[in-house]
Amino acid sequence: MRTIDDLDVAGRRVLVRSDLNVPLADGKITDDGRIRASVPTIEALRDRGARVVVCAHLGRPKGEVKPEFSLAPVAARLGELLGTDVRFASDVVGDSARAIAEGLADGEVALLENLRFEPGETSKDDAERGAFADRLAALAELYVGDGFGAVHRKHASVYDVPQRLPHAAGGLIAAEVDVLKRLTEDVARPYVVVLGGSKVSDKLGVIDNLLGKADRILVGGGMVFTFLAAQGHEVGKSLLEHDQLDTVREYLRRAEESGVEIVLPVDVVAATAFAADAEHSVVPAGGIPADRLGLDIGPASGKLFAAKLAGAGTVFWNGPMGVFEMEPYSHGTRAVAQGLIDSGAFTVVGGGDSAAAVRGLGFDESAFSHISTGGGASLEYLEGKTLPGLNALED
Ligand SMILES: Nc1ncnc2c1ncn2[C@@H]1O[C@H](COP(=O)(O)OP(=O)(O)O)[C@@H](O)[C@H]1O
Ligand SMILES: O=C(OP(=O)(O)O)[C@H](O)COP(=O)(O)O
Repeated sequence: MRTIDDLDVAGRRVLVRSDLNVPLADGKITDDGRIRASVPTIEALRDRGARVVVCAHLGRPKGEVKPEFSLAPVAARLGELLGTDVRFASDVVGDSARAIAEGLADGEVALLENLRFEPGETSKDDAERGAFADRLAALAELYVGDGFGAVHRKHASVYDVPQRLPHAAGGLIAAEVDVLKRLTEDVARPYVVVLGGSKVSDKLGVIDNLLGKADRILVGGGMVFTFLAAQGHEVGKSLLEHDQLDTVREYLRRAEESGVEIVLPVDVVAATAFAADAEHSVVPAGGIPADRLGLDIGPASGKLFAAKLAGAGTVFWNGPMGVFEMEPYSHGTRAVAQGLIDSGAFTVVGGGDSAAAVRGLGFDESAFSHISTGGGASLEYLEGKTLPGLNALED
């Protein structure tokens, strides 16, 4: 992959695809880790006289303009971190974006509005995506891919634009790939993978591949209820992927056959509603009341997971164990974070929310070997899949 050192950027407009998908609460950024991680590449380009047009997504607005998904607060924070004004375009490829991109002076920075306000960005139709990519590419002369957290998405800004402009990988992508490569080459064993979070349909599939790689898989977060249901347990109103039940039964069968240990929680914090002040209690994992939903792994599970992490050689963790954003459901995530630290293993934490959880719960980032900005992206990289956003940069 070419790096930005291979591009002659001075005086030229460079479109940088960053991952600025940060958590927000009441319009305020609650963790700016991904913005911070994007700064060095933008700064390096500015230093070399580039006119930097940053593009990124926030959440999943599904091709519609939804003000609550605006990148405006991110533009302000990026400006603070860069110590310069970031010009914010009120559209993605419209009049505002064009005028701002064309008006940039050397070393200046602009941020486009949320790419996912445009249906072409995420379209599965090559022609629709391509037409949007043409308009995005027209804003710049060069392209730098730096949004590691989104490289597993075959989206216009990730996959199609680099096919239209001279391109290079930014420093963040290079650094992430460097560390993750280590987990595909010589993994110190036992290799333990911890999975949780809420993007269950996206991430259940990685278990298929992990069964051939990991020694032990700990399952928590929203992912766990499809496992419990597959074992015949009541999961109440918890997150559940009905159409994946057979697949999960198959995973459990194959795990047993191949000697891979799948560890499920033994207790769960079950609440009457998805709210911090909802009535909640610890119940056995096999007995979630029908009118409740599981929002965290329970204390016994926290201890169990920590014990299963002890003595590991390598740990990869993606997805919080519970709704850590609400204090009553944060304890499982805390226990697992501490378990990683105490394990003495080579530890990688991946994912926007997982990284935010680690920082938000007060852990020192340096206690982990690597904190990756990508959850799904890291998982798919570790599976050995071809990632569209990396593939496009290699050409
Ligand atoms: N039991 C659960 N039910 C609903 N949501 C959950 C549960 N456990 C964790 N979550 C949510 O999962 C989200 C993070 O999931 P995900 O995006 O997959 O992780 P990451 O960003 O680290 O890859 C968090 O916002 C958290 O509140
Ligand atoms: O938050 C992200 O991924 P992650 O939650 O797997 O870390 C990326 O910004 C990708 O977002 P997406 O999963 O909506 O495509």
